[in-house]
Amino acid sequence: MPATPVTYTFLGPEGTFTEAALMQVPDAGGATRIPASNVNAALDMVRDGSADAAMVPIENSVEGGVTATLDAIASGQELRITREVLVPISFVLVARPGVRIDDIRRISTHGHAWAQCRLWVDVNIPGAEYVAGSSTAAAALGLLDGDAHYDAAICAPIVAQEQPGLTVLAENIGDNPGAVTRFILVSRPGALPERTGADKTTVVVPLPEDRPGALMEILDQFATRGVNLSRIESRPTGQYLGHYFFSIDADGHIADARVADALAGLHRISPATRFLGSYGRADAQSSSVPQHTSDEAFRAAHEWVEQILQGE
Ligand SMILES: O=C(O)C(=O)Cc1ccccc1
Repeated sequence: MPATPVTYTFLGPEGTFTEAALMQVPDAGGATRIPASNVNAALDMVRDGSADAAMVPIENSVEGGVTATLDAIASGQELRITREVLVPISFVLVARPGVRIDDIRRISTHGHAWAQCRLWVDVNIPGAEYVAGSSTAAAALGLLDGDAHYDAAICAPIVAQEQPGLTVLAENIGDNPGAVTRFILVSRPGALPERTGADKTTVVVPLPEDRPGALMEILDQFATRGVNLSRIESRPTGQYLGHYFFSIDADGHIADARVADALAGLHRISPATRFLGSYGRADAQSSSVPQHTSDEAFRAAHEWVEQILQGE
């Protein structure tokens, strides 16, 4: 039976780094791809069924978490991360033909791109003002509108290559040449990706209130089971001042006994804990598992308790 065609959405328009991430998904090239104007719109298309999966940015090696994504997947109808993709990032400065660097007063781009080019801008275009853009490509294409209220944009090299109306004024303007952004592919809940042996699990844990040591207890669930964390960020829930959740990436798959046991512990401490997915690591690097937290050690321990309960 032929596989059902998949419709993807992504933070658009065409030419974003997010589109480059989507194109790393094996079947995306031949699939229907619908650009969304922001992360929330992309995730809502998955929630309402108009797309099967959304590619969105989640974390950058220079600027940290993409808060719009962390917040949007932490609440609302549940979603699952099924894949992660890493994209090396390089930025160019573009403007309409005839504009020189000395003419530039206002620059638009995505907030994460601005944060990664700030030092270059300070040195080369001192005093330039930032105009927030919904994505790098949206900022660049906006220059082609007659009424753009900025003079230049920071975007991926591919946007300028494909738009004769834009010229590149400077290349490789990122402050950190090794910058990498991590993107996630998000679907509605369904069968989990198979365990690969080099996996990651993402959870959202609301911090229980008025409970001294709650964060320590949460971290302890991972530590005592030998589960390494690769990202932990606190975000305000937005409900009222001082109410936070933690967004956490842990090494391993929920099918690994130590991860399942840690997640069960989180659920006891914070029952509104949300499982966001177990999926293969983009770098395929497996982490070492201490013998006493291996699946076999958990199996033997449960069997031992069971035998005692059976009166053996
Ligand atoms: O705006 C884009 O092109 C995106 O895909 C978001 C983004 C912005 C800056 C760095 C990485 C991803």
